[in-house]
Amino acid sequence: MAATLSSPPPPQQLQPSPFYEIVKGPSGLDKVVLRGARGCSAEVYLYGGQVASWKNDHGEELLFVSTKAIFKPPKAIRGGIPICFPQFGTHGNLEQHGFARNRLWVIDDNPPPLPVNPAIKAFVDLILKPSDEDLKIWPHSFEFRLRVALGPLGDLSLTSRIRNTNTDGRPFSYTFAYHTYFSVSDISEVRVEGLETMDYLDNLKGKERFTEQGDAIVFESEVDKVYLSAPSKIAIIDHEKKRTFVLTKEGLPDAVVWNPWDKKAKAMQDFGDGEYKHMLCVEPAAVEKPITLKPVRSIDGPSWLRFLIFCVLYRSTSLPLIFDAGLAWMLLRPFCFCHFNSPALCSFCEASNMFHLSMRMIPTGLHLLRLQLRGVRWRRCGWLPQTAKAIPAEIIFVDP
Ligand SMILES: O=P(O)(O)OC[C@H]1O[C@@H](O)[C@H](O)[C@@H](O)[C@@H]1O
Repeated sequence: MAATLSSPPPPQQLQPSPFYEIVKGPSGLDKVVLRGARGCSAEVYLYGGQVASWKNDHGEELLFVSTKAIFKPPKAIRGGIPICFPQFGTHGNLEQHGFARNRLWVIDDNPPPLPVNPAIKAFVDLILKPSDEDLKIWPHSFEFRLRVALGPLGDLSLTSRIRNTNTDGRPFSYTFAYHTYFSVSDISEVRVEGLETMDYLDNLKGKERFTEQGDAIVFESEVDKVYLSAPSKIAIIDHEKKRTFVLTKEGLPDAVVWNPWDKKAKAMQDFGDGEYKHMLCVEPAAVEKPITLKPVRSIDGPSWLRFLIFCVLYRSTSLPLIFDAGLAWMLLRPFCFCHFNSPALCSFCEASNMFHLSMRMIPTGLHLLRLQLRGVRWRRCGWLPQTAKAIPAEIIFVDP
């Protein structure tokens, strides 16, 4: 067997924390309530490790959750931010979107350190490990750590760190998505900017590859597209509610855009017939190229010793230092030091095993004439009223 067998987590003794409280949600499911500065809040279910609420300082809900959502296994909660792992959609042999979204996660009281903004006080760490049943359908041992945090300005961020804990040295591959459901006033009033001219796979046309037009994306019918190598910032502009969601992703190359529209909405048991008008999924993802993760091993005493002896012997042959460096690289290559602290590709385990998503809601209005974000420049401001465009002054919002 490739992976270490483990039993489902024992019922957790939930401890009170100064950063969050644990309350019961529908069907008695435990949820963690994070309270940020100025009255912002977020709710995370242990079932699925799923964020199901994100409210701004006016108490307005920013995520969509269906009124028909079923809060009972094996169904994933329809809305919020389901975690699709170890498979996105039907890109593999597992159930659609993998099993992480309908498993019970536990609170991780002792997570490995993660560089954080000291201003972030409200956060919770969850962890998912496979049960014996999971190992039968996906024979790989892993640890999936998720941190959900509320920033000082009410921004929501999710950081995922995945470790391959296979004991037999086998790597594994997976696809992934933060299946984020945004709440919007009316889908016909929404446009998505940042995905213009991108290549995409159209799930409604047998995953065929197309190139998006130069205009921002608007919605008039069902959409189910995987944008490839999408920029790290994407904006969802809701004209009617006068608000813009700015989504920043790291470590995840793709972005899925999904709205089921009327026919599919009617076919879904856990989704209201007209609810497609009030939601839009924009999902940071890794779909086209599965991520391969080697097992993480720490360097043990004997390995270090072997390495040192080898280096000394090698040096004694007086070969140039550059060869030593090459040798060190080859010897250390199987061991990963990355400790999941960087979304960048790790040169040892050759994978990015940390995915970060942060979302900010900023009000859009006449005062905001042009939005300039790092990495994405908004050349078009067609969404601004004519009068606003005529005002000569320019206020630029630069994301720090
Ligand atoms: O009904 P599910 O399993 O939650 O999936 C909803 C949708 O999720 C999207 O991410 C997929 O691109 C769609 O193809 C899918 O229909």
